[in-house]
Amino acid sequence: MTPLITVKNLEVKAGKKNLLSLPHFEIQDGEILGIMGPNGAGKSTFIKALSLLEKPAQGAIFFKDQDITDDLSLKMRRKFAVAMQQPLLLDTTVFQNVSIGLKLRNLPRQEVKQKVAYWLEKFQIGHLAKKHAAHLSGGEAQRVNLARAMVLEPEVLFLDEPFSALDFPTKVQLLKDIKSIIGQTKTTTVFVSHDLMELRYLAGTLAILMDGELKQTGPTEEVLSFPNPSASAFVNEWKSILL
Ligand SMILES: Nc1ncnc2c1ncn2[C@@H]1O[C@H](COP(=O)(O)OP(=O)(O)OP(=O)(O)O)[C@@H](O)[C@H]1O
Repeated sequence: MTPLITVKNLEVKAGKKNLLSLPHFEIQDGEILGIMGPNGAGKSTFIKALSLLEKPAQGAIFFKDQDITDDLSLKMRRKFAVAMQQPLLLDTTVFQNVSIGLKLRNLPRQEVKQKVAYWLEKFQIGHLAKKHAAHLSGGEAQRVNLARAMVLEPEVLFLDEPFSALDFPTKVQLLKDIKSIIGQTKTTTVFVSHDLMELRYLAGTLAILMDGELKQTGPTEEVLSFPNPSASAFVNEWKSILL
């Protein structure tokens, strides 16, 4: 089957510095891919490049069979939704924050209302619809952020450390909810995290990114049990604390 995303000879640079090098990489439809690596490894760059937010210096990104590397069309960008660690919410209500993307797509008012109500309930924040974003807790704000991404029904959901700023109980509850939601929608997801606990819980596939290169990719438990020589020091450090 054709992968949902194929990356070929991709290089992202800042000046002469190589931030990311991906000779060949595939993401399958419905896959939940975790990306783990040390600070500065290129994880955010990976998300920005694959979601077309950052233009590569060279190489190509395919969506199914279509080369989308230079596709700046809204049609293509709208296949992807990105949620970052810090939810950059608009200075308005929760409802408005979650509805804005649909309004920009010119959906009929009634449909916007229905979809937003559905996703607020899914993320258990229906009761916060009229609350101002500035008055939300960190966990509530991240739920709004995720509802705002999922309401767009993306083909690929990119999550850049969405849980890292949350306290443990809040994180655990949100992890359970997002796992159940992604399980239902079967949304292909790329999930960057520093936290092996989160990655083991969510990601079926784990990629270890270091120095802008993927050192190992495979089923999560396999990568953790049998890290290859270039990934083992990093993986084993984590395992020594957690497993
Ligand atoms: N625009 C830029 N210009 C120069 N260097 C950059 C630029 N953007 C990122 N970098 C550098 O590229 C490297 C990768 O950055 P990136 O943010 O992708 O790493 P990361 O793995 O997400 O890090 P962290 O875990 O700390 O968030 C870092 O060394 C960073 O300083």
